[in-house]
Amino acid sequence: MTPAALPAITVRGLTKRYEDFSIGAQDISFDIATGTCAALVGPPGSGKSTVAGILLGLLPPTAGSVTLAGGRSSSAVGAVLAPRGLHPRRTVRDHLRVYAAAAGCPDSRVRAVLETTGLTDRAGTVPDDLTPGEQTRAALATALLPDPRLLVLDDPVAGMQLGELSWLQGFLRNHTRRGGTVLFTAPSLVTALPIADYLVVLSNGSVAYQGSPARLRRRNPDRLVVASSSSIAIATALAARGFTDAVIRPDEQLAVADATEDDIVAAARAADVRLHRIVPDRIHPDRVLASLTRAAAPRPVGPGMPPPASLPYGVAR
Ligand SMILES: Nc1ncnc2c1ncn2[C@@H]1O[C@H](COP(=O)(O)OP(=O)(O)OP(=O)(O)O)[C@@H](O)[C@H]1O
Repeated sequence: MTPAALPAITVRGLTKRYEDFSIGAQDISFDIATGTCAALVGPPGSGKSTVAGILLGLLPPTAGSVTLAGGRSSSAVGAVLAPRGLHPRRTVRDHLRVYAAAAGCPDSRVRAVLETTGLTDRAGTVPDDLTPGEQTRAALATALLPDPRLLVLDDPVAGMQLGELSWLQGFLRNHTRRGGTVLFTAPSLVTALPIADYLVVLSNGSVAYQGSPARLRRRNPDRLVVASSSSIAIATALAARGFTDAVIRPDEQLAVADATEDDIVAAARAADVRLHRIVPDRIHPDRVLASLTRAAAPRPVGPGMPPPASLPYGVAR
């Protein structure tokens, strides 16, 4: 494999047990291809910060390995952590100058990253007078000083206004277009989906899903919910027409993916079934995340207790 074809991040069998026996990560494996904007998504306590901390070399893993194709130097990896680590009494510009000097970057980089992050007008401001979104941008500006190719960002969306979000999206897209790679954490799919082109969903320290947002969407499609005199008869008639993704819900209504309303009406007519109503059921991303994470196995709580053998939702490739 050529260096460019190597994954920017390779994680294998990563496990982290804290001293109090909490499990931060449980046999996590994934690859993030170079040029990808990947999201590590999961509810609070699912292990995002643990994985990010190990990735950055801030935490030792109990088992497993992390390989960063470009190494871990600050010129190779730029990190934005929570809290953002801004000096309370320094202006943004002075903060950046201190870090630029430490990293051996010329003063021109300070001006460049202020401009990139849209903070030129706020350069004379101290952190307390910045909005949370501006604080994140200031932390990102710090990480960008040595122009690293890999960015690891802990919840960059938190506290950002709508305009800042579209800026962030554009910035990250541009970074990956230039051959850079991004791994960011997010507590919800709603915030991750507009930005990420690869997802690793964590649940209780294990991978509940990994793959493209499109494949996750295909696995959780919007449906039309059909109330009729016979769900089974319509399902059979739809299947005969090639629409096989229909499920009978607990309330006996039929939930159909792919088929249009016209297809359902035609199937009902052919099956001689009376239709009562057809209502769209759009799947909200938070519902998808809840379904991926709600059945997570309980954690071991004491010394010597074995970790759970497997979770109900395996890694889907
Ligand atoms: N220093 C620590 N000592 C003991 N347990 C910890 C420590 N850090 C994290 N944990 C535990 O590890 C698990 C994963 O936590 P982690 O902070 O990695 O999750 P997270 O998804 O980043 O959560 P959040 O979104 O709230 O930051 C949790 O059960 C947490 O209580």
